[in-house]
Amino acid sequence: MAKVTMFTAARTLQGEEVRAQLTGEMAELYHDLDMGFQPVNFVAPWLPLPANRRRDVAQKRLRGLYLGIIEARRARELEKGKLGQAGDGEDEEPDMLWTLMRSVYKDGAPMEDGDTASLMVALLLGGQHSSSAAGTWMLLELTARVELQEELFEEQRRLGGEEGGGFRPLELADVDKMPLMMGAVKETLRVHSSINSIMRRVKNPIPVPGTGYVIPPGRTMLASTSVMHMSEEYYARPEVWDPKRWEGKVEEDREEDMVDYGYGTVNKGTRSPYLPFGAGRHRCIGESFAYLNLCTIMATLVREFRFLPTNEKWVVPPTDYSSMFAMATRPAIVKWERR
Ligand code: HEM
Repeated sequence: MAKVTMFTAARTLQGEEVRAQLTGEMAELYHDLDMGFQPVNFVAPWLPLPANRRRDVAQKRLRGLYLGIIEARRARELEKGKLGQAGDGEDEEPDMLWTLMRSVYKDGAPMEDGDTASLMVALLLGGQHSSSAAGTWMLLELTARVELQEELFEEQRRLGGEEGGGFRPLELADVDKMPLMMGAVKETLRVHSSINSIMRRVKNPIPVPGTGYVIPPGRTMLASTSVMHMSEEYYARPEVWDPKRWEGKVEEDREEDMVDYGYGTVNKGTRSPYLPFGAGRHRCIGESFAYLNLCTIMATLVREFRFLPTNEKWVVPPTDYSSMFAMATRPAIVKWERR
């Protein structure tokens, strides 16, 4: 799953050139980066722990990959006599890397290649780890419910089934036409929020209502979205993974909740008890892409395969909380057969 989500995010968000250079080994390097998100690292990220050493090696390798691509692009532009010209790279497929390569800092100085490469690593990490964890959890929950896989398969047949048994390729608009699949993605993000702790540094004193306490500036506050996701106040039988609880539920955007932080109008999301993508100023920028990516990947898998427990004692594995991303404990193994 890590490979699938990384390759799709790389191709769609970062372009063909980046995708061509990513191998399965790179997915393992991203896993090493994930494992560097230990809670202790928010206090002392420099600790000489084995996980931190692996994290730093992975960061260097991935950064090197992007630096290599930047260098190759510069060489191509030099050959065309366009390096540093206003239109450099404009005859190539536009992507995030070209955009960053042409960006300038606030003082007008060109962005440094090392910073560009590090940002590209971070962006792919942002798009990859949480989707990979969510896809894995969904596959595991579906393995425990083979009959639901058949319902999802039927939904796909109604949506794009062709005579003779095949399917037409998925299109962008199809995502809105697979409510059960969307419910399964939403439910997975509720029960298995990959980012379940959100932290903020206090900038101004915060009085705690109804008490004499004031939280002073400089402290770090942590909110766990999973507490709300597992609350009976908001969800009936919250511990049960049930995609059908989302049937017919549409969350309307209220005007007073809409805000523009400088990249288009978004819902602050602070009123909702459903917060897998966070809320407020730092709410996830990749939410729509994540739904699109996960629905497409899972629809493709359901169309082609059936997932089965490996033996009678098989259960959905417990959560591995050793990093800040709540992933399934490895090895999480399922059996598959082609339809
Ligand atoms: C299932 C998939 C995903 C989940 C569950 C998820 C979750 C989150 C959460 C909870 C936050 C807020 C963190 C905070 O408030 O401190 C966040 C922020 C962010 N996410 Fe995602 N995300 C997902 C996919 C993506 C994708 C696909 C991208 C890239 C296209 C992305 C890019 C980002 C970025 C750049 C931020 C930081 C925003 C900021 O600090 O202003 N995420 N994500």
